[in-house]
Amino acid sequence: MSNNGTREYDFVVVSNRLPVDRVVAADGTESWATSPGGLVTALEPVMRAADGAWVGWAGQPDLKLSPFESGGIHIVPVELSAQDIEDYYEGFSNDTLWPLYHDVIAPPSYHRVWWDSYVDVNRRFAEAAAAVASREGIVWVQDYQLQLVPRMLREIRPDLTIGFFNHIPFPPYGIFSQLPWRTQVVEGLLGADVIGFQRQADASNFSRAVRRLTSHSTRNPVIEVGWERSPTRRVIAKAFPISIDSASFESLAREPRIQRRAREIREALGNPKTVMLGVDRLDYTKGIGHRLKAFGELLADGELAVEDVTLVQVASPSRERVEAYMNLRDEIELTVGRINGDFATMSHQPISYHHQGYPRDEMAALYLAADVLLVTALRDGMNLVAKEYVASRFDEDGVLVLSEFTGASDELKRALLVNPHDIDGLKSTILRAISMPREERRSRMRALRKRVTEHDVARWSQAFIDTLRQAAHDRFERTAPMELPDDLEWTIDRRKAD
Ligand SMILES: O=P(O)(O)OC[C@H]1O[C@H](O[C@H]2O[C@H](CO)[C@@H](O)[C@H](O)[C@H]2O)[C@H](O)[C@@H](O)[C@@H]1O
Ligand SMILES: O=c1ccn([C@@H]2O[C@H](COP(=O)(O)OP(=O)(O)O)[C@@H](O)[C@H]2O)c(=O)[nH]1
Repeated sequence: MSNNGTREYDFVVVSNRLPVDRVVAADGTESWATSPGGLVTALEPVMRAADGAWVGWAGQPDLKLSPFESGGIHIVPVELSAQDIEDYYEGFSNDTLWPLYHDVIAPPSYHRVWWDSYVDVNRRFAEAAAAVASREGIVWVQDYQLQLVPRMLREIRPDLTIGFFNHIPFPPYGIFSQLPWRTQVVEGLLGADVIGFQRQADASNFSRAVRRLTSHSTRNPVIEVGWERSPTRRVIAKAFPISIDSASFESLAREPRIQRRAREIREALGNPKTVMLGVDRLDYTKGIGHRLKAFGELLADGELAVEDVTLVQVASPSRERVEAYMNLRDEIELTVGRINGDFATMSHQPISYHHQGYPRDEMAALYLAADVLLVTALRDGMNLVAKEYVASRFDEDGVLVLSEFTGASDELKRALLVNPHDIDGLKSTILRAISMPREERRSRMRALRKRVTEHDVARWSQAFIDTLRQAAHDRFERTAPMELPDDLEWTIDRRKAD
């Protein structure tokens, strides 16, 4: 308990989105439902076990909410106005950082008002976390929307141990250096004791940015940070590839009702010989267009027949007010319409397209129903869908076609790895997946399952938290106990942007 009577927590997670969505029923009653998405899926079991607090935004504008409990997690909402959402979330997070960090697949936009909003909102998240974290507690900040929070939080609460995990790639310096506020972002992240990345390549890209932009010394994975007002600190920057709750996906898939549903799905599709599946947020990073192009050409070439193969494409709605996402939706739906128009028969449709988000049960049934999962992302931090498919296939069947540009491809080496830009290569890999003999499918799936079962999300979070605790131990050993300052201010360095 703090002096003003609010409860304090030894373990606090901070992320842009809360792990719950507000649902308003027809009669006006409100409830909270667990929201879909990689980050939520990954952290929910960890939070339940730790009895921690989760600081984040409730996903809608101008919602004034008091902290509440949901599913065993203490929820601390941060309010965002419609303007904050436009500038900080849709603007700087999803129209500047997202494309910049994903190989500039779409052109990033740089606007100083978006940056100002990003600084302002990051400060509010840092203050909210500072208010609920207990003395010398742990705060774990998530993702690219909140890269300034570690340093802001350290300035308010130097007693805390702070972790940061970047769920998306960290770009090579040649790309990152475009960002007018690159130094502030790097210094913001360096407020953490441990900075986790999906892949070793991301950690190396970050260390290089530190070398190019600051005078801190780097000796992988350690960075020695010296700021004017804090003693020299050690920051660890390394890879912690995220995973899923593998056992729970497997046990879901083993339920007879899920297997029944998988059979129903195949029947509803007209029982084709092969069902292929794609599951993605409707995002330009996911390579949905490349996948459709390869599939359309295989139908046109006569290498696949519509009666034999159906592609089920789930494209769940995402960031629908950002222009690049609106354009992508038009483009994808035009392509799907064309392919279906060109190749459908009265009884068969080549693509079963769903612009919807499905619950976990339906996802597990889809995974079981699919002979082939197509993951053709042009760049993806990890791609949990690939791991969920593998975890669900307790029957040791199914073929995973996996883009080399996903974090998952560093671990899932016995998938059929593809370069989605190479349409001919993608086409031949799809054909190989469809005709793969049962024994090869079994041997590959067995190896993939070993990896996903042994390296699950509990192991991921444990590895990160252990490193964080070790960092805290080392820090307190190296320095005298710290006094909490009362006048520290985060200053915005606008000079480089102007
Ligand atoms: O919150 P949204 O804007 O609707 O976006 C959903 C989430 O997308 C991103 O997911 C990333 O994290 C996954 C788990 O680590 C990873 O597998 C995937 O490759 C990443 O793209 C984003 O990073 C989250 O913050 C969003 O909530
Ligand atoms: O209709 C859907 C589509 C996706 N997902 C979940 O959303 C997550 C997507 O994570 P991934 O890492 O593949 O990509 P992200 O969307 O986070 O970039 C996975 O857990 C999926 O099971 C879901 O629950 N329903």
